[in-house]
Amino acid sequence: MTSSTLPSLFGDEPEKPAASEAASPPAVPASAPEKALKAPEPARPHEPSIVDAGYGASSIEVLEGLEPVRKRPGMYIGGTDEKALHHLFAEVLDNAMDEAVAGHAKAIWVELDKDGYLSVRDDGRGIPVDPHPKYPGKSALEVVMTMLHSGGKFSGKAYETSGGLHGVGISVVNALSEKLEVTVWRDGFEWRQSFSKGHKLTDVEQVGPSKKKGTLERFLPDPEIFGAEARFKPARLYRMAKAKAYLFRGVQIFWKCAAELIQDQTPAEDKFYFPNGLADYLAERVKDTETLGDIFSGRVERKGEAGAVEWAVVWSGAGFGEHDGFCQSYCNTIPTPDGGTHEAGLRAALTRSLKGYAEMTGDKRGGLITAEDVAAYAGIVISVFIRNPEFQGQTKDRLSSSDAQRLVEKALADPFDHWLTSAPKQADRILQFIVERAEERLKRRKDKEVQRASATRKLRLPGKLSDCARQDAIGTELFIVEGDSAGGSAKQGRNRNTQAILPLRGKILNVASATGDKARQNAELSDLGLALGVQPGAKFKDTDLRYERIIIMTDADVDGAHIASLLITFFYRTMPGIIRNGNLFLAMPPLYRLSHGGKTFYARDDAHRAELIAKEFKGKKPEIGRFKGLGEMMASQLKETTMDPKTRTLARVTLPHDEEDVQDLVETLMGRKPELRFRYIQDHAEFVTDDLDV
Ligand SMILES: Nc1ncnc2c1ncn2[C@@H]1O[C@H](COP(=O)(O)OP(=O)(O)OP(=O)(O)O)[C@@H](O)[C@H]1O
Ligand SMILES: [Mg+2]
Ligand SMILES: [Mg+2]
Repeated sequence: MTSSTLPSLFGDEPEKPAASEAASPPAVPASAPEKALKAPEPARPHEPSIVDAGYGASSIEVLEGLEPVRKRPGMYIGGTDEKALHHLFAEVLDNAMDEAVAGHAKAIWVELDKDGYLSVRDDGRGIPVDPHPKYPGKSALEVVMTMLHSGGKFSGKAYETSGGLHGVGISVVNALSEKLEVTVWRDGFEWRQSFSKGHKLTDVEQVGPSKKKGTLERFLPDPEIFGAEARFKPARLYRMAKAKAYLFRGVQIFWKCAAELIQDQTPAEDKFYFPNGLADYLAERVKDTETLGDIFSGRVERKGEAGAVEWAVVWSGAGFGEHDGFCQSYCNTIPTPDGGTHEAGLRAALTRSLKGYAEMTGDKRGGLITAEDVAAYAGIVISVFIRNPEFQGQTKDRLSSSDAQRLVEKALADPFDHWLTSAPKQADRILQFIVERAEERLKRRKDKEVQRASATRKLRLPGKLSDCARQDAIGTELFIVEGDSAGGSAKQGRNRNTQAILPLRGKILNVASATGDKARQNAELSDLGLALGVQPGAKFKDTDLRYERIIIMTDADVDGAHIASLLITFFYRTMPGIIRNGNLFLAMPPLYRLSHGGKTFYARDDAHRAELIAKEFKGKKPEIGRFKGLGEMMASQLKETTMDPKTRTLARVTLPHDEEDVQDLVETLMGRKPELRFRYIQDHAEFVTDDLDV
């Protein structure tokens, strides 16, 4: 049983399911009993549920024979849509192919009749018709057609490498067909048996003597399952049949279709025979592509044991249409769209040989090449035939047999070495191209690393950034703190989740005081920009900003004001967008601590102190302490007075509307008189008491 309907040999997408069946979940087969599929009416509260009452041993059903297939077709063919419908063809065709790959069939005939019946015939051994030893009164043919998990591919005796695995394929097709007739030519006779919806209509009958051999299945999919409008699509069947022929060069597939069913370019009759197998396919596929050399193709059979590998590989500097590269892989003619061990083996072999070739020709850069570089611009088709393939999961989409990797790697090694050395010009061109891809990849990785490092830049910043945990800018704050000791208190007093701390050394800032250009040149200050995530000048983008607020937190004294003004100037000169957008703030640490009789208040400045004494202490004489700097405050004090959004005061830095006033501002800030700057900040700060976020 294979679940992948569409061989991707032609690189086309599965057709869209017909509108009537496109609905998901898949349409409920009309034959399924209503009660099993409808949700029970919700029971009213406190009333015993009818459903519960009826749920006993007798509710547990065991589906027998082919019933489960008709009841849950999705489990066997992936749905009831057009893809699932065509999967019926894949099952029957796979069985015929298995017979061909086993060396017993040379030809397969596919025919779609105008009444919608699809026939697949092969000239293989014919399904055995003699009585089955385990099921008296039943022929092997009947067993195979009506019982799940019956087949000749479990032991590897009748078939060495088969696409069939589970012994369900043909029985599923039978279950889902309104009518199915099998004809077997075998042992000098023609035999026939017919079925409907999985039930036999007749016993196996001997029709008459015949010298032919092989099997013919002629069936009509059941409209009860697939819908009254469901029809096989000639173009799709044609593609599937053709794709199979490429995969096994020992088979001829004859195609025939009732002309009245064809609405496109699909021929009514055709013959598929590709003596060069995959090489033919790849040549057809890349006929309009400029390639870097010839197709490297071959076929190797494992000596002594069952197993074979066939491949075709070509490189193109410009890629293949939509894709830079592609890889189509098959195991026992079953497509494996998710790749697996056979693909890995092929990539490993190609890579090793290319590296070896580079070494031999003295190109040291060969060491850079990885399998990804080799495959990135390659068109690859690979097909393996192995015994007992293991697939990952139910779907046969990915091959996991480690055996396949070894087989492929070994098979390709010598042929590829030879191919490279026998046409050195071509080999050099391919190697050169792949080496360039490797160098590009390394460069991209380096760029990325630099980007990542500059995003945090913990160690290279002036001082040390303690970032906040939240990745998103929204609700986050960066405190730019004067000095390491203040930085320490701030780190303890912060909310780790949303508040980041960047201590700066005053000395660095002084360097910036001369001119804006110098500031920009100052490597450490531009590091600050990198910590913020933004770039200075024209490249500034406010969406890059890593924090919602940037808060300058300096001592509440003249020096602190100086540093703050330098920083404001720096931002104004290099990234004014931060100020314009209102992202820049000044923290307002207190200058005084006033306490009396268990009450404590903090005052920003002298005026504030006087105000508090009058208002809060009503003429009493509170104890007054003066903070010499932020670093002197205990972390909890710093948090309460300056950092905690619930209790702090922030001043937003704004720009005057007038351009001239802006010049004044800059002059004031940059001027030689520190008092002026301090005053300016005091005057122009827009106080924000916020308990917005966090
Ligand atoms: N065209 C054929 N010629 C000879 N034997 C066949 C043919 N088709 C089916 N059989 C026999 O019938 C068995 C059952 O086929 P079926 O498709 O149900 O299962 P399978 O091919 O073994 O596994 P899978 O479920 O993976 O397809 C096969 O194993 C094979 O022995
Ligand atoms: Mg099968
Ligand atoms: Mg079966």
